[in-house]
Amino acid sequence: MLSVENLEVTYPGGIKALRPTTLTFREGEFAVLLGPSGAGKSTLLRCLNGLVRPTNGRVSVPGVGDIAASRAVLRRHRAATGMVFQHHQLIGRMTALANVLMGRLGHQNTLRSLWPSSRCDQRLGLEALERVDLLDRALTRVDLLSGGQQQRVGIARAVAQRPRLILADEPVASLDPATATRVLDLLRTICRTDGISAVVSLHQVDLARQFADRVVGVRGGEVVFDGAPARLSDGDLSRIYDAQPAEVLAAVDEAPRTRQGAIYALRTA
Ligand SMILES: Nc1ncnc2c1ncn2[C@@H]1O[C@H](COP(=O)(O)OP(=O)(O)OP(=O)(O)O)[C@@H](O)[C@H]1O
Repeated sequence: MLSVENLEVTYPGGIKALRPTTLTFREGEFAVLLGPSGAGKSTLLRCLNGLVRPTNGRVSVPGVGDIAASRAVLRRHRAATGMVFQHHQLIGRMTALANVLMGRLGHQNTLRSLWPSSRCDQRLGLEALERVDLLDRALTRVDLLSGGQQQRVGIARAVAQRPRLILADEPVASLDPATATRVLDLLRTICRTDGISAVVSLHQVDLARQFADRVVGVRGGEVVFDGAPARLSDGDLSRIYDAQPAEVLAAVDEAPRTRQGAIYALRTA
C-alpha cells in the first residue's frame, strides 16, 4: 500500500527527528504509531503525505513510485489520502457539512472549486456525516459542537474524500477516555468497512492495544517495535517509553496531553 525506504528527517538546527527507517504499510491495515512526545510520530506521518520532505530516502506507492516524483504524482497521492488532525483543523464559523465538503476539493480542478458543491458531493458529504452519527448536526456551525463531535466531523471530512489511506495525527489526544474510545472505534469501523488503510499516531497504550492491527513503536526517531498488539510486552513498552522518572515528570508538567504515555513510562521505569 505504502512503503518508506531509508526515510530520514533532520530538521534545521540538526534535530534528527527520524533516523533511517524502512517500513511497509499493508493494504487495509489499521496501523498505530505509538511513542512518547518527540519520538518522531508526526514527522513520519507527515512524510507519508509529503507535508515533510525527507532529508534522505523516499515514500512510495505501488504502481506510482516515489510520491515526490512530481507535483502531479503528489497531488494524486494527496487526493487519495485523508488527514485527521488532533485539533480537527475545521473552520469554526462554517457548518459541519461545509467543512466535510472541503474533503472533496482535492477531487476538483481550481475552477470547479470556485462554484458551489455539486449535488453528488453534497450527497457524499451528508452520507459521511450520517456514518459518524452527525446527520442531524449537518447545518450546525462546528464551533457549537463538542470536541468529540468536532473530531467526528474531521473523520467525516476525510471519509467524504473517498480515500484509500487515512493518516490520523493523535486524533484523540484532546478527548476524554470514553469519547476517545468512541471516536477511534468509529474510525476503525469505517476503515474496515471501506477497506481504507490507516496510520494513526497515539500516546495511549490501552487504545493501541484495543484498536491496532499492528503497532509500530517509535522512540528517538527509530522504530523499536513492530508487530501485533498482542506481542507488545512490558519490556517493549519500557523500550518505547524509555525515560527516567524526573524526565517523565517534567514531560507531564510541560505537556498534559502526553500524560498517559508519561505515566506509563513512570510505572515501568
Ligand atoms: N518543524 C520542526 N523544526 C524543528 N524541529 C522539529 C520540527 N518538528 C518537529 N521537530 C522536532 O523533531 C522531533 C520529533 O518531533 P515529532 O513532532 O515528529 O514527534 P512526535 O512523536 O509526533 O511528538 P508529539 O507526540 O509531541 O507530537 C522533536 O524533537 C521535535 O522537537
